[in-house]
Amino acid sequence: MKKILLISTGGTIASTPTINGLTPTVSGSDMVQLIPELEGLCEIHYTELLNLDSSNMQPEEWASMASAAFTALSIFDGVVITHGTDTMAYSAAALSFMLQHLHKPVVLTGSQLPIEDPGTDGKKNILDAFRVAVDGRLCGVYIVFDGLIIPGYCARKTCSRNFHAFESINRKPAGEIVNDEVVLTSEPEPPARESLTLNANYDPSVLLIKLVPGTKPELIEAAADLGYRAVVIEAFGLGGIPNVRRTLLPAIHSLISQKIPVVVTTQCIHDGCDLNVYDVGVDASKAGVLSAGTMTTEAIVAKLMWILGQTDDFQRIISMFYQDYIGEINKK
Ligand SMILES: NC(=O)C[C@H](N)C(=O)O
Repeated sequence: MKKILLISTGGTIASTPTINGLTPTVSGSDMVQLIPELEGLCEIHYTELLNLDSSNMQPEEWASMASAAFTALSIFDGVVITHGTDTMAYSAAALSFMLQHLHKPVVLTGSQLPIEDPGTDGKKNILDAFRVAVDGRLCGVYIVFDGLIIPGYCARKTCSRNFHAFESINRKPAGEIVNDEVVLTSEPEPPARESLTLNANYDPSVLLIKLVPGTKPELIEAAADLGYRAVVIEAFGLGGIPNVRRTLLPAIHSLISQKIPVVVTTQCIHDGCDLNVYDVGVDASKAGVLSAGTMTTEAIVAKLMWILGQTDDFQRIISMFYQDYIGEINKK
């Protein structure tokens, strides 16, 4: 029988009502006790790593999760991580960069209602996550939620209450759970030839700015004074950056000349950005911005924090940003 480690980190799934609102309190083993269908599926072991609302998850916690999963994978056949939904897409992206060449599944899940709530989605999500971990055909980091299996580098939380909380952005989901069976979208990639690596270094000095019509250029310039080492701009449509009146281009140019990379992505959920279509994109390209293509904001931020943890060489940061590590750039 396969051995799977459940790493619990908190989130709504583990929460109970308090006078201060929902707070994570329930342990991994107590959650599993509530799911009799897990009996006989695999041998379950437990690590209570954290008990946080995921709004409190920061890059330090990504590194703790990565190192706990890395240690576990030399012993266990897979890892299930229960996690709050609010920042799960960031954690999944970060773990995808920190843990490379996975030969086994690392599956994140959570819920919109606490596991002890009679209408909870948590029991089904945990059961489905274990099904994917036991199945073992998918090697890598995945989010399993409401029957969808989403690669960790392209997930986004798109609903704050609906059970169908996550979407696979610009990529097909890796599969689904249909009638209790794991059904994959396509033939899984063969496991990597290299051995699993843990590289949990990071630098959180990445600023994300969402443009509104009329954004002041001074906001962009302030990034350097505040010590940010990279800036991500969620621009309009295909990646349009204003180039008249409150033009942002001189401020962007100034950051780049200080060796602070500026990455442009889109505020649209689907289809990514393309800076070659409109002059508001072409001018941004000429100012030296990097284009995020079809990567999600969550993946861009996690990737940049991870890259900044490896190097401070500007050219190397750029080449690492455009390198495809796990399928985040080239559709796999
Ligand atoms: N559904 C959830 O898990 C939301 C919760 N606030 C969290 O992210 O921890």
